[in-house]
Amino acid sequence: MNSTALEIEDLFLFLNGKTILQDISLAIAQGERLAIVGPNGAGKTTFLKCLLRLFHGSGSIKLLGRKIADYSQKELARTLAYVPQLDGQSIPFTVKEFVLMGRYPHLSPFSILSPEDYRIADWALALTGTRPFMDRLLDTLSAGERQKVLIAASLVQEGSILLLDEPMAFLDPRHQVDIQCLLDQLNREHGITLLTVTHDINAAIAYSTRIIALKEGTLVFNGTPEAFADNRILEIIYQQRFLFTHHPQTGHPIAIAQNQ
Ligand SMILES: Nc1ncnc2c1ncn2[C@@H]1O[C@H](COP(=O)(O)OP(=O)(O)OP(=O)(O)O)[C@@H](O)[C@H]1O
Repeated sequence: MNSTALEIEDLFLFLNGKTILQDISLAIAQGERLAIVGPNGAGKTTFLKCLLRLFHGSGSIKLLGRKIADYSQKELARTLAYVPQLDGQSIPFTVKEFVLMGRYPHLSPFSILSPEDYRIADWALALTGTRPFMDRLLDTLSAGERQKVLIAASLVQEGSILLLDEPMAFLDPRHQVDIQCLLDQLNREHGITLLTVTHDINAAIAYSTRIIALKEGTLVFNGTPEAFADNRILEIIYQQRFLFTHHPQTGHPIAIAQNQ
């Protein structure tokens, strides 16, 4: 399996008279694990939102060979699932209710949830370790617990492509490893394509098959994690030099920001 999941050509986006994304062309194969990095305000979240049709730029975006404009909203949600950044917004539902809502792209109008919908929700709750608190209100959960529920809700959409916006931001080290293992499993065993926005460049290096970097809305790097772990690249992206060592278990490069 190596056909194209997403093909983006000449993507430009202007908002309120400002250029947010410019001249982005990129193809992402099915099964890839793509990390999207770059400084604050570079356009990473906005890029994901263009793929989700929440913003409409110029240029062309094709999903599994078809223009995203030609997808119905439900078809799009059955293919692309999104785990947004945590924003502290109140969500007045229990975990189980919220995860079941993720099944909406599979329901027809006025249809009720089927045993299959409950089975899939239960699978996602178990996989993300959120089953023990499935009857709690989301508003009562810690940020890390809530993050895992957002991932569970995206999984029940059963999309083949998962977009994640800083999924580790509020997780302690143990839960970061748990979620990385879960994403690894989804990618290896279920062939799910992963696009992850992250500020953790070492996680990007360790867990991705490819990294892209945005800076001021422009694609400034598109290559392997090994090529990315280089001060000639990192200085362009972050205006910051790094020292390098290697992970003692995996041998992956580790970048440590150098004191100025
Ligand atoms: N609706 C909007 N109207 C105007 N400008 C916007 C809008 N949404 C985002 N922007 C601007 O677009 C730019 C890119 O924002 P975006 O959130 O995509 O950056 P990011 O790379 O995800 O940043 P961060 O790492 O800080 O989360 C920012 O300058 C932001 O202020």
